[in-house]
Amino acid sequence: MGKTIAQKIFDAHLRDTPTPENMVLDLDVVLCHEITTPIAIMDLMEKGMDRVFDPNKIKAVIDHVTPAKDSKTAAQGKIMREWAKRQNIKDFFDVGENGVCHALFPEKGFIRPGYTVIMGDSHTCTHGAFGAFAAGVGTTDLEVGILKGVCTFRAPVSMKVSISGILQNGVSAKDVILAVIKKLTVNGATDKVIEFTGPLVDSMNMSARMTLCNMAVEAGATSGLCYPDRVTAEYLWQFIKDDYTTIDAAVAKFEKWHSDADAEYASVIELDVSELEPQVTYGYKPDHVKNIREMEGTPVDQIYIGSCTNGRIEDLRQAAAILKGKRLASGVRGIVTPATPGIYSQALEEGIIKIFMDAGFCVLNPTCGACLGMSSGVLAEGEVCASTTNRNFNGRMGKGGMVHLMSPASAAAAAITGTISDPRQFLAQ
Ligand SMILES: CC(C)[C@H](C(=O)O)[C@@H](O)C(=O)O
Ligand code: SF4
Repeated sequence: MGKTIAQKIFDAHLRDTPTPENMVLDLDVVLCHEITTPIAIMDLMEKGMDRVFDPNKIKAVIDHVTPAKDSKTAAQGKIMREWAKRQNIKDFFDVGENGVCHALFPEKGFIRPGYTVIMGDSHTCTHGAFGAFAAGVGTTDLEVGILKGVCTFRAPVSMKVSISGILQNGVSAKDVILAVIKKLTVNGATDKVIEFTGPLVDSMNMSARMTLCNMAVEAGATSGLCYPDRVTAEYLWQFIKDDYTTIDAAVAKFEKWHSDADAEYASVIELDVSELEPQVTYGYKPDHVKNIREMEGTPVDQIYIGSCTNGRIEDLRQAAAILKGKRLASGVRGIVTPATPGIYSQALEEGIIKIFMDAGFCVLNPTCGACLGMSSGVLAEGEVCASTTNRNFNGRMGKGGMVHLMSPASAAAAAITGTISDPRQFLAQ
């Protein structure tokens, strides 16, 4: 029997004698942010174990609320800052250099095919786009990871989502993953690893693959994965060129991290997206998904473009292509948050920031901010937001607020009309 990519990564990182319920894996990187890590740091300090397994394998950022908005978030940042200094963690990103963890860490080249990655954050699955096994964990696992560089998982059970077809203009990876979650439901992949495969995924850039993997957890999955290939090698090339002589050599090595043809899956789902229309969520769960046409005309108060799902340069370009030369509908607020400083400067260089500003958008520094309703764009009771983020839970962006998840193109269309709108009307087909 062949093996899945997840099984291969587990095999390569296994410690001790495993049982299916108890697979102790060596970790390649432990990622940290200021919401969950300070709790682990304080606890380790209390136990007299204020150590890290390897400062070079810990990457840390202050990203959720930055710059700090109040004394509590300032204290969280301070704990991170002092810890990074004390533990000699060189890859620590503070105000001015910081951005949304799941966009920043890949951009810095920290995630490689075949890696094991944990973080105290549910969207850690994003990094699976590189062919890594990346999972969000709780405080106890994070502590053990920081201290010992290991994490215990159950033997991976994979499901395959094979996607084919060519996307219509105005339809993107976000629409695809919303359609997948609709099909799977929010529990459909519970405790499973989703492999995103098929010709459409092969043709996607890394940004789109990250959008897919980012929302794997919204179907309950432990992780989402894509096979590492030429696209992956080209994205990582500046970081890996000393390890491989040519891109071809890197691509050949990465094949080690592809599932075998006879690997076993809990289920296989085939999806042809040629006819897929722009998607939108309508309720408080990420599987409450409809064609955007069914929701057209629903008024919105705020547009939010950003987050680890859709705050990358490709996302901003898609929104800007629709916003160019247009203005926000009267009474509608627009907020755009490039996910990292690198994306922000690229967007400046390409004139994208100007397009947003001319349209009337407020451009914010890279941060999670409004995505989780902690700062920078919290909704008031009864307000509605067209958002490129990944969660529409009740109160997510502010108590009593309603969040409609959609693609950057759809969010841009809503910005212009002030209502949920099909972005294809603004694009040449
Ligand atoms: C704050 C953090 C623990 C949380 C998560 O785990 O996902 C956040 O990033 C979110 O998206 O709600
Ligand atoms: S952008 Fe949103 S979903 Fe992503 S890590 Fe930040 S709060 Fe979580």
